[in-house]
Amino acid sequence: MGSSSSPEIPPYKADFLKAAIDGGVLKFGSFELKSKRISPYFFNAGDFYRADLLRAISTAYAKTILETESSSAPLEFDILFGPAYKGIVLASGTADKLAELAPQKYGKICYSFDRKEAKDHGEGGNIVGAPLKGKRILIVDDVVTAGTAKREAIDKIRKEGGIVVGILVALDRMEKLPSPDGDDTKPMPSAIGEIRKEYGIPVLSILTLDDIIGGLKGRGSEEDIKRLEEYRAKYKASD
Ligand SMILES: O=P(O)(O)OC[C@H]1O[C@H](OP(=O)(O)OP(=O)(O)O)[C@H](O)[C@@H]1O
Ligand SMILES: O=C(O)c1cc(=O)[nH]c(=O)[nH]1
Repeated sequence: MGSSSSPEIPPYKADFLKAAIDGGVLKFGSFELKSKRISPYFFNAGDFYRADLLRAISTAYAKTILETESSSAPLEFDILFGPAYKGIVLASGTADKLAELAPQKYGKICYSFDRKEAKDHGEGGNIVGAPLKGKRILIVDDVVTAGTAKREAIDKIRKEGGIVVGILVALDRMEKLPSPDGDDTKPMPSAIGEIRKEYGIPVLSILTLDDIIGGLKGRGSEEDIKRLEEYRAKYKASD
């Protein structure tokens, strides 16, 4: 891929896409998903373990948030919340990057995260970081697959008195939920769309599958692009 801009996606998204591909976080081939579908691409946020890659993803989350400021629906929040485990480093990295990019507004932005198992000694509880009570919370995580982890995070935050105002993920695969009868030819909504409807909150992403395909055009392998387009045609959500 070229160093930055793409005609289809803004430069910060193209930079993030390039970092994800070069760093081996976004891979092309044949991968089995949680849903058992065989996908021609896979995004593993657990592979953002190098400082330059962490910086790339934190910058992209931060810029996605900052971009909403000039939109009709700016994100306004007090705390970035990262669901354990992978969300922890993503939310804390994003807080650090926001403070660097927009110090006046975000110089003292807070973050917090949950423990997977409640701690029964010391300070106890299952939330670490900024107290959530009465605060507006933006959840930062890697991907939505079924939406289960996001629903659990929303429940935990609400139990602590926090107000979830949105979810930000790195990738929206734009794919439909599996049909209950297993017939994948039927139109079905996406997990992201269902969360938007159920909780009435925005769910934003740095990249979508459309962005990946657009960003690869003229740069990636023709064969990969064709397989991604076929996968999109087969599994695209109805919403
Ligand atoms: O259920 P969904 O909302 O669609 O999300 C799927 C989540 O599952 C995975 O995390 P997991 O809960 O397994 O925790 P981990 O970060 O410890 O891997 C993955 O990283 C997603 O965040
Ligand atoms: O659906 C999944 O299981 C899945 C897809 C993907 O791209 N990345 C991920 O971590 N999980």
